[in-house]
Amino acid sequence: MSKITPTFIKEVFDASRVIVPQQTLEASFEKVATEITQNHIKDNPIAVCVMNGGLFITSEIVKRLRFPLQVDYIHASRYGNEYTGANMLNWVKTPNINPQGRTVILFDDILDGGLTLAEVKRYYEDRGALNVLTAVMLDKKAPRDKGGLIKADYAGLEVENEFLFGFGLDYHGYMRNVPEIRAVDTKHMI
Ligand SMILES: O=P(O)(O)OC[C@H]1O[C@H](OP(=O)(O)OP(=O)(O)O)[C@H](O)[C@@H]1O
Ligand code: HPA
Repeated sequence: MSKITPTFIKEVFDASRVIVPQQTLEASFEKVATEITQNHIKDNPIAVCVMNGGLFITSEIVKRLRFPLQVDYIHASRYGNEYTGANMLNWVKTPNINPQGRTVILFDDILDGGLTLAEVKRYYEDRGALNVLTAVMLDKKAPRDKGGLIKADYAGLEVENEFLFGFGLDYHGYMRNVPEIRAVDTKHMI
């Protein structure tokens, strides 16, 4: 039977520690939204949520952008329930809005090895987007994978190289709904 039960998840939560409290996250959303507004207020951009992790950060930033834009989503995943990402992205859902000639802003929870955003960015460039920008809630101080995006255009906060959950980031599919960023205790890296 799977060890990943609600009781076990509660144990993992109790042994974890807060890395970024809610208030700090909120301030970082304001900062990123202000920067995006300054740079893209006239661009009629498409704001693209990279599901699943990008769900919360997209909503937090987009509701702070008070200018015309469209929202779309894609679903691409490379980690599944593992701690290191596969070399290939698993595309679950491609976009709805045609990006030809458009400014596209990709929103994701974290830049880690960097392959996810590098590949999604290339996907949009190959389909004729005018300009593709990336925005992340967290920039992890982790070695980038070969071919990975080195730096996001907009990043809320820098974090150490630990396995994190909360605010969209999952531990075995759980705890995306935790309203702050926490680090998993190493004894639970199973
Ligand atoms: O920079 P990278 O090393 O590519 O890692 C970052 C990606 O990993 C996570 O997604 P994941 O593949 O776990 O799918 P999920 O969004 O459904 O959790 C996260 O949401 C980012 O999209
Ligand atoms: N936590 C959860 N999912 C992730 C992480 C992380 O630290 N890095 C890339 N995907």
